[in-house]
Amino acid sequence: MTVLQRVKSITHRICEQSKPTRDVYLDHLREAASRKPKRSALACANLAHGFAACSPSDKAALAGDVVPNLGIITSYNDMLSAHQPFETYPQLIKAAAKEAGGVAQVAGGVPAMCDGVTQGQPGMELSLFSRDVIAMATAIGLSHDMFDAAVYLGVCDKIVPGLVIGALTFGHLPAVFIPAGPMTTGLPNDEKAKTRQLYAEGKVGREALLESESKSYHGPGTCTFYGTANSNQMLMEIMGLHMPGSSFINPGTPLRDALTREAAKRALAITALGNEYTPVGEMIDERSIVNGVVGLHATGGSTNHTMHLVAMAAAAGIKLTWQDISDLSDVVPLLARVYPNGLADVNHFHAAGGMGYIIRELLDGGLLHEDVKTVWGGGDGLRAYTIEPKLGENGTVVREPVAAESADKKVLSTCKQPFQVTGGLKMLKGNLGTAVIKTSAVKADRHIIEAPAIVFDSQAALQDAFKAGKLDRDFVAVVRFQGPRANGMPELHKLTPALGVLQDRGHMVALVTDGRMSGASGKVPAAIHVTPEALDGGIIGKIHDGDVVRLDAEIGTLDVLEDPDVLAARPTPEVDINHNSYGMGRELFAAFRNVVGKAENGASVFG
Ligand SMILES: O=C(O)C(=O)C[C@H](O)[C@H](O)COP(=O)(O)O
Ligand code: SF4
Repeated sequence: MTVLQRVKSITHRICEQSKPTRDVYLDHLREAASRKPKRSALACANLAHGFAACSPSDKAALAGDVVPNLGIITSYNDMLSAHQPFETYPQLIKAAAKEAGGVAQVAGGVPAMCDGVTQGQPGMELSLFSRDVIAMATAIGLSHDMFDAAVYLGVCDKIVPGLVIGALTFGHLPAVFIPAGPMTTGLPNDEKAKTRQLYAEGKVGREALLESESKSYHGPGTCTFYGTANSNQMLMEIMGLHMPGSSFINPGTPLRDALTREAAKRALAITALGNEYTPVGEMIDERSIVNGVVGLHATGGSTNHTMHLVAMAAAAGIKLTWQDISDLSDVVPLLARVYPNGLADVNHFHAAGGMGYIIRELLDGGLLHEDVKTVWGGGDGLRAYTIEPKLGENGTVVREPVAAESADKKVLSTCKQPFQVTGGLKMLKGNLGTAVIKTSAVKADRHIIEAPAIVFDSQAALQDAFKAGKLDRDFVAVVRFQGPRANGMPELHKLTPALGVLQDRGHMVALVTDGRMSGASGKVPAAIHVTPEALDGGIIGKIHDGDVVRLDAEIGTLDVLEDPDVLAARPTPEVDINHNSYGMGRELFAAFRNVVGKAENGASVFG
């Protein structure tokens, strides 16, 4: 079977397993698409409220049934360097809409949490739940039913997935995603990581650490490592939700603004009022989802997307499983080396050929569905994205075919000579249940770890043990009661410096947890998202200090090598997790912790 046949076979399987839910979803979408313009279903009083604060010309336009109205869902705030540039986007979008003969209104804002600010802090326990809050907030904005299309302003970790879930819930509306772009390159990410390890060893002080961090994170735009935020940009591009070439253009540049204006105009061109109606819920189908998974593997994207993609697909009635993701990993090569999978950052990635190169290489390698619908339209499907965007005259965007060769073969490779013959993510199975590991960032001699367990009920306990010098040995750190129901499944990325120091000292170390890691986590082998979680009675909760745990990322297994009957007979320990239920707003998320689904089903609160 060729790789294309394999990809098509997996896609067919996804279509089959999705059919019942996808058919219902599409029926609901077509029912919702009944009126055009959408506001014509509103009564006069509703409509008057909807345009009361508009300019006289916009009021006149919206009073009629001809002019399309564009809803803006924005996640602007000053907390995320990646979202700060969105402050000025609504004005840019409204002006572009006017030029295109339409109207644009901010339909609503959504919250956006910075995982960098909350990493290792109590706030991180709200992070995963914030994805579904963002989807709900998106629905609140669009529920005014004033809009014929929407543009979604978002970049970071949980925000884009939440916006996609919201957009697909309003699948009858065309959707264009508008990014803000990466910050310019500062202190290289590997130098930042080295200073963190020196700090963890007490070899440098807080002043040196803060100076290093501030040189790395130094301005507006997305952090430059290839974590979840930049994986989001890759997904929006390869799933056809961005204008071609949008992902990695720096903020505050004329080309960035040109792409934003162009996105607003394109959204207005694909409403039901025109002749290119492109409802996002029909545009995003099983092939688009598979294209997203292929892109994730080929670029070594974030482990968080093993949950977010499952949740996003479900919002369109599509059932994506970890088995599908794992099977695609077996046929998709790793084509990019961007930190933590290498030394380059996303600016280097873009300069080497970026998304246009990746999409072209994967299309030519028979690994992507080419004949998919995109917001760009036209008959070229995804081939239209094998371009490089440039600034044209009068603030327009021109697109040139992407260069034939990678401009930096240490950053972007080919399907014929990939960095790794399989994808960056691997599913693990065994008597601990199922888990995920990011192999693209782990050296080959660390893909198999078998060592005694040391069990922790919090990341702080592990950090304390490290500081007390108790961890200088080969061991598997088992950090449990970090699952969605226990405490919202935080990222445990703060453990990376300590575990990295131990690994650099030559110890064979690994992490096993029912929690998450950051997409920026890297070199230490980590089996994460272990399902079932400890609070659900999972075996991870029954591991004792000294039990031998074996993680094998080569064959995809995760086991505790103890007598199964002994393990099964062990009671789930009584661990006091009450401290997770209050403080920093956690009081407000008890309902989420009670209803949230399993990690392998996307850890969603929507059932
Ligand atoms: O990619 C993801 O999933 C992330 O969550 C990345 C977070 O934003 C990191 O926490 C920020 O990186 P650090 O500065 O190393 O903490
Ligand atoms: S990439 Fe992560 S750390 Fe950077 S702004 Fe986004 S959420 Fe914050």
